[in-house]
Amino acid sequence: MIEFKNVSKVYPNGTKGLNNINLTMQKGEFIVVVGLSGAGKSTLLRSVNRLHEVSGGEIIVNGKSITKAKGRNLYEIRRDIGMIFQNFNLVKRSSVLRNVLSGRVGYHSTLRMMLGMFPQHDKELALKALDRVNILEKAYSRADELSGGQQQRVSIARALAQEAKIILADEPVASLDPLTTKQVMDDLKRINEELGITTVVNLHFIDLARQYATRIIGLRAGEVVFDGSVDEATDEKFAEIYGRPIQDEELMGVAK
Ligand SMILES: Nc1ncnc2c1ncn2[C@@H]1O[C@H](COP(=O)(O)OP(=O)(O)OP(=O)(O)O)[C@@H](O)[C@H]1O
Repeated sequence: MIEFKNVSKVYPNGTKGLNNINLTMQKGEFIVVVGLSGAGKSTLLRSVNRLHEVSGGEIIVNGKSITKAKGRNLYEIRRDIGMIFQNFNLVKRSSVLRNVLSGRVGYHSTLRMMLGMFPQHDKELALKALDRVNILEKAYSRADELSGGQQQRVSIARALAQEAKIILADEPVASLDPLTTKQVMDDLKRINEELGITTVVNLHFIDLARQYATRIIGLRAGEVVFDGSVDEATDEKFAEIYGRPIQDEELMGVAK
């Protein structure tokens, strides 16, 4: 469970990223966060694992305040949170397996990791994770030999190998074509359903949000302006979130 309590974020230049956010995200939800560019979606997502420090309020992850956590406590809370980025964040010259194994670094000593000494158990977890996203046969390929969609699946496998309880995905399909987008979103959804991993995804395509979410949160100017089910997220509601009617480029048109 993730709780935002009166969370605000002001950037050093004075820009308000988030303004008094109060939200509770339950275990197992598949939440899609929508809003115009600059609405605060990335700031919201990245504040959960403290990639961004909030300026006010508190974020509680599985009962522990990540806002107040230090040292080992912070490390342990972060270990439960997997991050998926638009640009995949892989070590391109390393093998796929090596990239997935990097999800295990939080469980071992720095020295052991520098020497690349991953226990057999970790390798089994990593291979299982690759199998779950259907790219087991790529385990020994170099990451940069894979297509964009396959690279994103490697990053999902890395979060699985990390045994993350929460996955935060910041525009995970923004660099992908429609077919690959569907495959990656299907992977995220399947993992969410099969493993009960709480999943929060920032998306800017409205139809994708409706197709995959169990709950949609709409942001505008750093504030929550919509929080409801897919059924409630009508075109009119989206127009309210965006402050204007929906435009064609906000629909991806992915086939079901
Ligand atoms: N490092 C930063 N310094 C100053 N202002 C920032 C910084 N990062 C984001 N902002 C501002 O904070 C607000 C929210 O940005 P954020 O990136 O969270 O929006 P977003 O909804 O994710 O947008 P996009 O869809 O374009 O990524 C915007 O006004 C943005 O310009």
